[in-house]
This record gives sequence, structure tokens and C-alpha cells, in this order.
Amino acid sequence: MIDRFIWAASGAGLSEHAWAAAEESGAAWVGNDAAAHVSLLRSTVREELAFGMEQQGIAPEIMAARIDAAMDTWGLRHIAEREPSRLSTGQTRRLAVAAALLRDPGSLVLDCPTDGLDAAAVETLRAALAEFDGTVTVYDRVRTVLADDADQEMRLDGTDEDAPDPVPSSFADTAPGESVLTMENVGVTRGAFTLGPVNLNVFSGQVTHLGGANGSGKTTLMLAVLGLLPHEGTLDTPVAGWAPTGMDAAFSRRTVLKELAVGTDAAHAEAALEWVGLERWRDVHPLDVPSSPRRMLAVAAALVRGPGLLILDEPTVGLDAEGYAWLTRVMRGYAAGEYHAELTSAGVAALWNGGRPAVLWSCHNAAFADAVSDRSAMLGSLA
Ligand SMILES: Nc1ncnc2c1ncn2[C@@H]1O[C@H](COP(=O)(O)OP(=O)(O)OP(=O)(O)O)[C@@H](O)[C@H]1O
Repeated sequence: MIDRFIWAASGAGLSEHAWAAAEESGAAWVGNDAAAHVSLLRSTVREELAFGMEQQGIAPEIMAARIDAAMDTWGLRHIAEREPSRLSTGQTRRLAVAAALLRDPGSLVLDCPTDGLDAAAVETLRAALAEFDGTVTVYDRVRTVLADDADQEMRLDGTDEDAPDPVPSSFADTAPGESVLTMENVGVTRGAFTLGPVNLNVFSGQVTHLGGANGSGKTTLMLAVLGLLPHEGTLDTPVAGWAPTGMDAAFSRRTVLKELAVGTDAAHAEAALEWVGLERWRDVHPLDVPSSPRRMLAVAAALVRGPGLLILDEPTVGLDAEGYAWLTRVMRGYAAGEYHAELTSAGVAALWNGGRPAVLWSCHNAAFADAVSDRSAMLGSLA
């Protein structure tokens, strides 16, 4: 059972609060960055699951039985021998939550626990929390299904206010223009994982949602489109702009404006800063910007040069309700050619001059994805 669902807008200190609450109470804690929980001291998922229990001195046969059960519950068995730092986003969170529960803690603090989880994993989490014998506190920036399971829902400042639902009403679909990205029988191999054959077109003027379960290969496919992984089959794409899910490691400059100028110039950076509405953060260090506008920066850095294809990998991670509204406006506006018009009026060149551009993005919030996308393509059904 979840005792409390506590929410706040980005920048209010939610994650700090969650961390401090866990530290004070001695609760097991899984933060919003699940990858930070991977110990890097163990070489397989199975060993990583054992790590916390080893510190507790639990007998090997009890550990083995608990790990076995956890791998089935969390869908980790097929990746049991894989390196824990080489998992998909959702697999990493499954591992982090499963490892925390295996230590059999008396209480649990979870910060944005549904980030990156697919629908099946969210249901697994709900069932695990319903069974958990102890206090559970969940923190988030927006309303998730976990709020429905909580005894009490409150804002971080203590006011009795429900978390905002970030899903807008549906947009009318835009008619497709020509194909901007074409894939025919595309196959990609990444370590032990093989993807494909994938057949997919992404059309000019449209926002195309790439769906699929955790580990189905959405990021892998995006990396192939970007030319960062080799592929088989036919893949025709313009130079694309890309915002990865794990954004912090990608920032390399001391201010937001300078970050936007990486690979381009001040004129483009100014145009993007204004179009996305990040002027307030212009001279701030990217890592000092709260999570929601920091995600906006990552998206802005992907679109700054005006590519024909904008690829956003789980761009809702880190967003608050205002950020969801912002992302909606930016994705719809970008596909409609509004940013290209902005570049034209600023007198600067765009990377792509072939008509309206396209957006390809991934997200596990099906209601939000349906509302803002023109089309959805599910990996696993694209062969
Ligand atoms: N760096 C890596 N090296 C080898 N294999 C990897 C690496 N990263 C991910 N994989 C594996 O590739 C497969 C596809 O992962 P990918 O990240 O593309 O999935 P995804 O659909 O984006 O998942 P999610 O919804 O969890 O983000 C997974 O089985 C994963 O374990």
C-alpha cells in the first residue's frame, strides 16, 4: 500500500526532499535517476540483484531463491547474465526497484518511480507496493496511477492539492507529407540483442510516436537512424537532431545559451532560446537548471539547427505539468514548420529545407502519446 503520494513542480526541491526523507527514516530509496543505483561493482544483473543482500549477510540459498522470484516478477530473467550498466532505461529502473525490495526494507521512498517503465512494469510495481509490508512514500512531479493507490495525496508544501494530470485533449491528426525517414527490413545488433526486421516510414508534418515494451529496441533503433549503430537493410534519413533520455552527460558548456550554440552559432542559439522560451535560463549552468527546463534545454539543443527529423527519446522524463504542455507545443509546432519559419525570419539557415520536418519520439505514457501524436508505431509489430 502507498501511504503518501507527494508532488511538486520542478525546481521546488522534490528530489532533495525525497532523499532527505529516506536518509532520516532509514528507508530504502530509489531516486529519479535509476541508473545511479547500479553499483558498477557487479558484472551481471543476477549479481547486482544479490549485492544489497550480500551486505546484509543473507544466506546464499535464500538469496538465490529470492533473486529467482524477483527475476520472474520484474521480467529480468532473459537479461540475468547481462552487464547491469548496459540495459534499457526501463530495464534499469526494474532492476533498481527489484534490488531495493530484495533487501526487505521496513519502508520505501520512491522518486518518480514510473519514469521509464512500460505499462506492464507499472502494474508490477503497483502489485509490489500493494503487497509491501511497511511505509511507502512516492514522490512525483505530475499525477500518475500511483496517486490512485495512495492513502493520501498532497503537495510538497503540505497543502491538500491533487497532482496535475499532464494529458491534454487530443489534437486533430495532421495529414502526412512525403516520407522523411524510410526503413525497409532494418536490422540492428547490439551486444546480445537483435532488432528487426523493422519497416517504418516517418512523414513530413507529423509527430510519430514510437512505442513498445521496455527493452524492445526503441533507443537502439534511434541510434541506428542517427548512424551511431550499424544496421542491415535500407534506411534513408536526413541528418537528425537527437535528445537522449539520459541528458546530463550530454551537456558540455557553462551556460544554457553556450550549450545551444554547440555545433552551430550564436544566431541559431538565440533563435532556439526564444522559440522554446528558455530565455530565463540563458546564463545559467545547464546542470543548475531544474529537471523540467533542463529537459527543455536537451530538446532545444536537438532542434537548434533545424533538422528535418527531430528524435526525442522519452522526453517526458523530468517534466512537470508545465513541461508537458511545453513539450506538446514544441513537438506539434516543430512538425508544423514553426521553428523553420522562425529561423527564416531571423535570417539564419536551417539544416533542412525540404518542406515541413518530422518528429519521432518515444514515451510510455500512452494517454499522453495518443493525445499529442499523429501516428503511433509499435516496435514488435513493425516487421
Ligand atoms: N549499451 C548496451 N549494450 C548492449 N545491449 C544493450 C545496451 N543498451 C541496451 N541494450 C539492450 O538492448 C535491448 C534494447 O534496448 P533499448 O534501450 O533499445 O530498448 P527500449 O525499447 O528503448 O527500452 P526502454 O523502454 O526500457 O527505454 C535491451 O535488451 C537492452 O538490454
